[in-house]
Amino acid sequence: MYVAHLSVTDFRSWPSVELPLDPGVTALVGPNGQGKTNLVEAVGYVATLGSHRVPTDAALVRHGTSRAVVRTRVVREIDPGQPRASLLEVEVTPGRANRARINGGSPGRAREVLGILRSVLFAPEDLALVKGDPDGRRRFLDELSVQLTPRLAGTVTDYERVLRQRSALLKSAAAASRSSRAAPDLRTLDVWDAKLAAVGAQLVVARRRLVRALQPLAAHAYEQVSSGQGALVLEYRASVDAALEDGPDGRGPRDAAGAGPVDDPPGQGDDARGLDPVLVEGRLLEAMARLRGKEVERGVSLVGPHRDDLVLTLGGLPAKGYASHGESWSVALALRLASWRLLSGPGSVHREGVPVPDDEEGWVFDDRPDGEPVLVLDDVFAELDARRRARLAALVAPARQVLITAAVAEDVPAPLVGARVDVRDGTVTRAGA
Ligand SMILES: Nc1ncnc2c1ncn2[C@@H]1O[C@H](COP(=O)(O)OP(=O)(O)OP(=O)(O)O)[C@@H](O)[C@H]1O
Repeated sequence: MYVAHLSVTDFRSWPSVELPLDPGVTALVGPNGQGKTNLVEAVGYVATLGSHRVPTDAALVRHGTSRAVVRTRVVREIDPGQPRASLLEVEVTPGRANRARINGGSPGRAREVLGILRSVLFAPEDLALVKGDPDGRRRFLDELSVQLTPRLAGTVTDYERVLRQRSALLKSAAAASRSSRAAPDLRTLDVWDAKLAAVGAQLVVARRRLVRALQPLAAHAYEQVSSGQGALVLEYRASVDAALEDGPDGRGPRDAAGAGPVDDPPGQGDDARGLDPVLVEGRLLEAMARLRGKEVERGVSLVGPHRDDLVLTLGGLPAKGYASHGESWSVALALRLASWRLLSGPGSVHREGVPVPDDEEGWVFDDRPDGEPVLVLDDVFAELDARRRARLAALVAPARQVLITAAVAEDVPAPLVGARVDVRDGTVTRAGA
């Protein structure tokens, strides 16, 4: 698929702009601060309903205005030679529910656009995937899961809501016990435990399946960009496993029903228990029951997908804290390349030679053979050394559509020379136009 037209109104620094685009490579070139990233951020927003730079929408709306609109015309060739265009329009109004319109229809929930335009964006901020806190890695997994299975967007929001409510209840219980005020009725907590376990289990399983599928693609991509210095391993580390690691009697892990120690160690993303939502739900309930006293004392939810992490190791050592700056870049890049290849679908040429677990049921590849996401490389070439630049350029040159931002044209490596758009002084001009 590719974006044939981008149009924004009051998005970031842009009062209004119209940008026609072609498949293949387009470089947006212009001095710092001219709004190049703002344009590719708009493309990413329509794909994911999120920004790679800010966690909330307020900064996306042009200063002094109250509503931004992003429109994209997305072309997909579902049957060879028969392109089909979809017009997607998303209205961003901070403090209110965002709205979306598809093909000029009546406005609906923003979530309805998810899954139509797919994009994978690689930017300097991605270094935080390796060096930063677990929440960035969790967001990475959830955003990718939602692109594969758009209905998970509802699961993610439900989970956040349940967690907020449950944590508020725990907090007031903790405050009451400290001030010897009347404690809230903890029977309500049972209800929230059940909700958190049910929704949380869906998230944990979705993330584990994703990590399992990403592993071979990420390891392969890492080898390609780094010339094979140590293997990259991804492991989903669930807080529920850590919570149940020691049975109350110290005899080791117990099964979901609390029936006693089991043989296989927890934390293995691949075991049947980790991928079965019913079993994960049971384990979450058991962990919450076990941690009840601590949770009430501290006033926080100690177990669930909000406490999980994606652990990245390189040659057996955790990438966070051990990997060099260049290695960390390569790991971040490998994660994005792997995402792009995974979203491209099982039949994609970009996946050739890399076996992915045969477990993609329920993931949406309905737009094959043209499901390849738009690849966005925001300001990355200036950050990479010459060798990594050349490797990355060779890997992405055959992509259906690549949007690149760069301060100077010389930063864009030769294999990626394509269309060029100059961005400066509030205007966009196609070079040669
Ligand atoms: N909500 C907003 N309202 C108005 N202006 C904004 C808003 N958000 C960002 N800007 C402005 O947009 C500009 C930054 O745009 P952007 O990040 O796209 O630049 P860029 O061309 O990619 O630059 P660089 O090459 O330095 O990465 C800044 O001048 C900033 O003040």
